[in-house]
Amino acid sequence: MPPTRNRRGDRDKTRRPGGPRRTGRPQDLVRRTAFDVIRAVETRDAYANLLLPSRLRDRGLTGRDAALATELTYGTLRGRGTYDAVLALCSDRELRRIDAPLLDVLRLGAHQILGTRIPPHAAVGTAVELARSVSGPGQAKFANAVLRKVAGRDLDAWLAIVAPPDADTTTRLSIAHSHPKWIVSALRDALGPDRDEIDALLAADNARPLVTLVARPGRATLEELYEAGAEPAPYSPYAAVLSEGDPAGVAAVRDGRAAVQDEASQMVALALTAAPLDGRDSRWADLCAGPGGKAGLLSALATERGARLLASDVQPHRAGLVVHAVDDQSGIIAADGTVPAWRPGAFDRVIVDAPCTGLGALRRRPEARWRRGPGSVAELGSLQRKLLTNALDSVRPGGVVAYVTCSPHLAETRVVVDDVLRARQDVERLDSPAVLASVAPDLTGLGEGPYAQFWPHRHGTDAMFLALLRRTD
Ligand SMILES: C[S@@+](CC[C@H](N)C(=O)[O-])C[C@H]1O[C@@H](n2cnc3c(N)ncnc32)[C@H](O)[C@@H]1O
Repeated sequence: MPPTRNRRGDRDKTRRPGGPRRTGRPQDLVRRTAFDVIRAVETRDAYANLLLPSRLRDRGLTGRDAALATELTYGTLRGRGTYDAVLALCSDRELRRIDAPLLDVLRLGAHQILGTRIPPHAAVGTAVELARSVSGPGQAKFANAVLRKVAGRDLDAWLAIVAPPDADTTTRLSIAHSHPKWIVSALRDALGPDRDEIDALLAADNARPLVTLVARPGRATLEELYEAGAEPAPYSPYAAVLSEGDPAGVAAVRDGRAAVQDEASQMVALALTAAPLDGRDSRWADLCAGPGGKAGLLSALATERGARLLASDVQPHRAGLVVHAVDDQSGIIAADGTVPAWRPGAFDRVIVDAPCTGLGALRRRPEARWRRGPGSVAELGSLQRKLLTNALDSVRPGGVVAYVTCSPHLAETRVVVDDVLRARQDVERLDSPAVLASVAPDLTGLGEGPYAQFWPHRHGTDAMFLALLRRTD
């Protein structure tokens, strides 16, 4: 089930003179902030993880208030599928006939009642107040009636009703874990023979991810990160986990010598550099580099090994962000990775971290699951094939390509690679799990090979996919 149960944190001691006026009790501003971000996600496709920090800052919310606003925003967005199923049973109006802002208030109320430790009467009371200020007194009465019914049962009791054991599996999982049905089906397919792990995977998607840092080699050390409160991470030799605190409080992160980077993202970049190579090994390229997570690590390793990284992205502003991640030895250009901007075979190692549905990073982007539909997989497929084709044309014979997605969807991963390779005889598949294990001997559970698939419920990482491919001639 989506909600992560959180401690109540409703004191507000930080009033900023320039911020919006508080309306009565301080926790109103916390809920109002969560509501405003949820509405912005809905109405103008805002990203909660980008918008929320600035809203918190503008309104002077810090400490426990900021934590509560974050939990309410993320929990409501994540849990929408479950909460809508409950609300539908508690409302005498069909959900699609409820005004969108009021429906978001009800979702926020349902999350407080069913997904937090806030006492139900307080959760109902504050949500009704919010409904009054958003939609007027008449709608507040309606919200009160609905939410009092929601508060009549706890989450487990509701789940027994809205996702009963005898419902068909996809529907039950979809409601119980608040994922659209098409994503449940796609993830089950991607798990293949391990499809009975689907419950654990969906639950992991709803858990708050730990913050993983990367100490960029030659620029920061793990010791520095440990001194700042981080702890060892299981796989990447450059990773440390920050369980508490703000990464921006870590000096090396502030200086750009370290950064926040998921451990699977580190590992796929490291795998590219660990794949055995005969001959020249001095020209590396990242065809989809923005905002620079993998490029930052590759650039530092390239410099250590006397190689040079060219980081490229089709969007100039995303290519611009890479400047903050890479060192001075690296080149940065804005270029379409489907069209060669260099001579064929120019590089020894190339990574293509293709644009994808992001189904592997649902933990970090709570709204993403509701934003895309199955059609987006097909739309991206053609771009992914072109990028991989150009990446293969861009490495010399003997050179290595890493095809990476932050999605485990088969149509974005092995199907893309298999399709592209079917059309050419000059590529061999490397054993990606074995190359990854050469970097991190404890790293298992990536599949049979030759491709490697990370999983949140197994590895505590994003569900990142890796295919390592070598040009043979
Ligand atoms: C998954 S993101 C890359 C993340 C990045 N590698 C990192 O680790 O931070 C995909 C990137 O591909 C870029 N992109 C999309 N279409 C492209 C194209 N035709 N050529 C090059 N880059 C493209 C997007 O702008 C986006 O920055």
